[in-house]
Amino acid sequence: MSDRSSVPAVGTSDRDLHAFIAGLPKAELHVHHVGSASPRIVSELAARHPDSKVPTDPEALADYFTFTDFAHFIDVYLSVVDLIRTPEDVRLLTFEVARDLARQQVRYAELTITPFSSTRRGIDELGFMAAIEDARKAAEAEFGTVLRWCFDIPGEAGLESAEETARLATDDRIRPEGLVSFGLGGPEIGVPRPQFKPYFDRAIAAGLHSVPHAGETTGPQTVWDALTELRAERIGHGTSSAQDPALLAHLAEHRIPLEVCPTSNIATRAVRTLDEHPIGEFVRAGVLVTINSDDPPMFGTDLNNEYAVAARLLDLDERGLADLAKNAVRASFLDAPGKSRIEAEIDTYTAAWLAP
Ligand SMILES: O=C(O)c1cccc(C(=O)CC[C@H]2O[C@@H](n3cnc4c(=O)[nH]cnc43)[C@H](O)[C@@H]2O)c1
Ligand SMILES: [Zn+2]
Repeated sequence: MSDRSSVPAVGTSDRDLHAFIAGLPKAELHVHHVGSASPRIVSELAARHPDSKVPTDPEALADYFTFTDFAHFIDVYLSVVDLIRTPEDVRLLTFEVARDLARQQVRYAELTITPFSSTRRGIDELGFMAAIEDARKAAEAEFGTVLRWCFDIPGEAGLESAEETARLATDDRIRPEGLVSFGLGGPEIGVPRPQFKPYFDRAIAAGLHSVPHAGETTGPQTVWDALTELRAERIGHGTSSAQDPALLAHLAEHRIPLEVCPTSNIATRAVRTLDEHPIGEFVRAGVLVTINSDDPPMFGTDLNNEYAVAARLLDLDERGLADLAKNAVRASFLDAPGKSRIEAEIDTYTAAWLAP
């Protein structure tokens, strides 16, 4: 825990709350593999592959990572995907992402990976799986951070990408040990969810959890489709659910968590300003909210900052933040002993912080 001797003893200053968040044990449920590449990793990969349009200078990256809309974000995202060309690139990226998570006291993370984007660019599928698994085990041994995978379909790439992702996720000779869930990402406009039902059915039959993105850039019907057609157990973003009181009631009643990523929604211009973010409406409707970072360096954020944003939008103190962290643990696909261990750690940390 950091030294708090110079801050007021009564009430909670912003600085105090940030220090509390920095040490709070956390779970991250919605964070993309390539979208987590730090400026240092992106520039290292860009220097390795000088034919790319991605800047090698970390400072120029901040401009490059300023998006006009969601489509522009996806263009830039794919230019970074283009930098990952070998299993060694995949291993480096994965291990460094784990290091960044561990620095933020993330004990458990479900990382969304898009294997189709790598295999279609020529990375050998078994080499890819070996690289992520090797990084996962090394990260757990070195940092104590447990990683699990969500394989997502890049929906706009069509049913070919759905078929390939389902194959990689369900073939026992290929699927990695750390895989726990199956997702759907990319643009939503013009990419209806119901067409992916057969692929989700296969993934669910193979024991994977269903966690599609929905309602990030389209209306509440997309969230309903994710629930009814794709049997979603959690919803990625779900932002537009706020437009449909019946949907909010359904999410609350069935305990379907939303993976909320506030800064992402501003960066991709899905929501105009943070003050207009519907997270408060979700909480007031009784929906289980988790806080996540999505593509942190691309959006100039990290998970700690997202908790600070949530504290401001929801007017939370330390206990409220600890509850938010526990929501993520409970909504995760970690086993019961693992959940209990992190929840107990959150309680111990919070009690020690608040002790007189
Ligand atoms: O890999 C390709 O060749 C390809 C071709 C056509 C379309 C796509 C995609 O749409 C890839 C989307 C990519 O974006 C990832 N991502 C990261 N953050 C978000 C988000 O907030 N919402 C939706 N998708 C996101 C997603 O995981 C895919 O990897 C690819
Ligand atoms: Zn996402």
